[in-house]
Amino acid sequence: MSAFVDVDAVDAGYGRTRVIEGLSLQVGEGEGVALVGRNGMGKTTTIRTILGLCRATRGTVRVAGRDVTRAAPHRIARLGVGLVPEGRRIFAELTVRENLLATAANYGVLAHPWNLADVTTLFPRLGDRMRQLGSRLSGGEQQMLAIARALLLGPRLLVLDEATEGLAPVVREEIWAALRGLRARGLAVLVVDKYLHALAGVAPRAIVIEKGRVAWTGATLALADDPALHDRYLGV
Ligand SMILES: Nc1ncnc2c1ncn2[C@@H]1O[C@H](COP(=O)(O)OP(=O)(O)OP(=O)(O)O)[C@@H](O)[C@H]1O
Repeated sequence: MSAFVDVDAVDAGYGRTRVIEGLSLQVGEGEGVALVGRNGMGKTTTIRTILGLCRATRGTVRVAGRDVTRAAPHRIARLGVGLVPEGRRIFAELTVRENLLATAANYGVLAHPWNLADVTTLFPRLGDRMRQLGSRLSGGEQQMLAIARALLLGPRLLVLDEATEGLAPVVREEIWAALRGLRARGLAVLVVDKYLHALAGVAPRAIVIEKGRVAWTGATLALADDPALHDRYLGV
């Protein structure tokens, strides 16, 4: 499997604070990878560095075979990386439909780009709420909208920071089912979340980040099912 994302020995942080240090990871074409670790260990910073929202001060970031270490975020997005950010960042004053159309493109140059009908098939609730304002949506609907918006950019890799944070169990399951469907269609997924069993269905390989470094990588299910491993890397 060739790497769609290749992070090689990267340092990055905020101002003089180095948050990730000598971090290396890969996400293959079509692969599902879970990024896990305790709070504040550097998961969001890792994602921000891949997307060019945080600058690597050392090492190299490659996306789709290109060196993007110093590339602007919009250039990286155009290589086919779609972000579903923490907090969702829905435009509150726009309708669902406007939210979806405001940013639509086909950056990943997919043979069959996503359209409005496709995303409403994936999330029928969005289809029912096309004329509602973003501010009127529930948390789960906002997350569906954020995923749909990212899909309309035609990504080859979907990156989700806190995929199901704060959502009711039934809504979480809808999100996981949709993500499993996306994987089955060949989309690569890099996902941060804490529900390991659900994650395993979308992201069979897990990468544990500890103090800005990769502390462990292996099967997500192994991490979920082995109490010692779980306590070592994720226990509080
Ligand atoms: N904008 C910022 N400026 C300065 N420090 C920051 C900033 N954002 C995050 N940090 C610090 O960087 C460290 C790693 O944060 P990061 O958000 O990457 O961790 P995380 O693993 O995603 O954690 P969480 O699960 O809590 O979101 C933390 O110590 C945090 O306080």
